[in-house]
Amino acid sequence: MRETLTASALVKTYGSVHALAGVDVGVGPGERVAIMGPSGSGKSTLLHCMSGILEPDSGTVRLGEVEVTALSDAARSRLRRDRLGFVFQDGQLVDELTAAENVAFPLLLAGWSRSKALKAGTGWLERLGLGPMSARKPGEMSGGQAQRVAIARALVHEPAVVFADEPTGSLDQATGHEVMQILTTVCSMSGASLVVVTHDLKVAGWCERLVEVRDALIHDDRVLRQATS
Ligand SMILES: Nc1ncnc2c1ncn2[C@@H]1O[C@H](COP(=O)(O)OP(=O)(O)OP(=O)(O)O)[C@@H](O)[C@H]1O
Repeated sequence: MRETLTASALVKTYGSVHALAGVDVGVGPGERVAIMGPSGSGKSTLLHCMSGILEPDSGTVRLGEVEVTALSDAARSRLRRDRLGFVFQDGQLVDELTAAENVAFPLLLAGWSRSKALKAGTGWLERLGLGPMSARKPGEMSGGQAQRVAIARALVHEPAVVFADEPTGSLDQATGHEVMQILTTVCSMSGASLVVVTHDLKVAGWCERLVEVRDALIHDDRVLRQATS
């Protein structure tokens, strides 16, 4: 479902370190936004606050009608599970589970029966050209294949927003290109917004907007290209 994500006046400190010093960012329904900036500028903290992983010291995050920052820890966890998807640098798949089981995992957490969840998981793998990988475990796949499995897992429950933290960080350039192509295509197809933290301008180039963070503040927020969907 398409929703607007809005972060307003976010402040987050760690002891005496100001990780976010009053940050406003909006992500439109289905929009793709890249977050860039020097190391230590606050990008991951921003992504974690926007996705409800971290609670800001002050400020608000809203997803559609829901004020995420006003929810209890349990309700925020449920919102992350049901409405958001995550792709991390190293995939973070469960080593003991097959590719199909990894993709089915969010559906099992949401209460789906095992057979229905596995069928949906396998369907997603087939859509991403990974049908033959369904029964393999993460250790038996290449980095690019594992990242495609992670993308399927992030999208399987049709989230409103997908958050990706350095999704191509451990991949070579060609594989990273392929992974970004797949990630942006499946987000467009499902109507999910995408928020990508990256150090790589090529990765940012897959997005419609580039938000630059410096010293815990938004330094620049500009349109890279018109939305394609
Ligand atoms: N758990 C923590 N405890 C203490 N300080 C932290 C913690 N997490 C982040 N910081 C500090 O907050 C600031 C912002 O960190 P953050 O990880 O958000 O930056 P970043 O832009 O994502 O960096 P990088 O590109 O290196 O991943 C940094 O000064 C960092 O050292």
